[in-house]
Amino acid sequence: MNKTAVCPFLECSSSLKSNVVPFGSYSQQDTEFSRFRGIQIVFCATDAILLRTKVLQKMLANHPEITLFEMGNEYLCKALDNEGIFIFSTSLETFGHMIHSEDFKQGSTEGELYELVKNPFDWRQRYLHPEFELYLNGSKLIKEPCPDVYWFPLMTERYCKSIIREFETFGFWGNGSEEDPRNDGHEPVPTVDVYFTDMGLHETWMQFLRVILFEMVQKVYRGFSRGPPESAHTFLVRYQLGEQTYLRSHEDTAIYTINIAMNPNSDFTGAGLRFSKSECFIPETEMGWGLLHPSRLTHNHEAKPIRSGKRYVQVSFIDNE
Ligand SMILES: O=C(O)CCC(=O)C(=O)O
Ligand SMILES: [Fe+2]
Repeated sequence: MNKTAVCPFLECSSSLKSNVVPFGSYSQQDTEFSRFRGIQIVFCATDAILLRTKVLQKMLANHPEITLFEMGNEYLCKALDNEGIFIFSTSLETFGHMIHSEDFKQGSTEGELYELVKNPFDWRQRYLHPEFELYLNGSKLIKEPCPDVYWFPLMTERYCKSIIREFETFGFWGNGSEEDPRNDGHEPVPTVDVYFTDMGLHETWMQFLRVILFEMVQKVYRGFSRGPPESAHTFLVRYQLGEQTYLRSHEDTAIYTINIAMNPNSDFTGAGLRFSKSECFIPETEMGWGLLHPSRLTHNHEAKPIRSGKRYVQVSFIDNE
């Protein structure tokens, strides 16, 4: 493109916003324009404009009252307009997309974990297992290691590592005793854990359960008439020697449970999940894979002791009220 001012066309994954203001529009929201593919002259562009140096130099010379650093998008667009210079926006190639960066969690190396509601596209790319969709659409067969217990890839390794890092940095683990002051009856047998509510991740994970996991719930428990989850208690459990090594037999206070293995089997020995009624034992699972099982009445279970290392699982008791 031999033009004086060019910019990429960037859409926002979760709204109709883009980085350009088309002619005849006063905002960055224009559905018609969003569907446009090609090169278009735009009224204004934000964040990424490529200008010929001589034009920029001329503009700065004409407006000595302002430095390049102070020059906002609106100012720049108006100045270009005054000079009779058009801004050409192209969507002929994919240049990426815009994100909502307001309220991004500060002070954490894992801030992206909190972004599912605001930047769902990026969140899914980073954290949802790439094969989940294949199991959901039937291209791959969902495993059923015990009756009504379903097993499938759910989260990426990146998710598991980020959660562990974030929770270990937080560092306030429940002591796993009956006297745990945080436990208001949500956990029938307390574990050494950190609650998602205490990390500010409850709403993010509720969104995950409602929008992503619920599709799988509807698929494997066909005819389940209840809608998306209304409540859930979610927590990260840690097993290690000298702390908690196993979980005695219990039923979860929930209609159903998702239990995600968060670290590789090579990190520990022992463990395994046993469902009492069906006398069915799952000796090992896989990092990022989820075990989805009914809770109340039928699926009493226990976690066998680890003999070495550390084991982490992320558990949600779904519709636990
Ligand atoms: O360790 C496990 O895999 C089971 C955890 C569990 O059953 C629970 O937290 O309720
Ligand atoms: Fe449980």
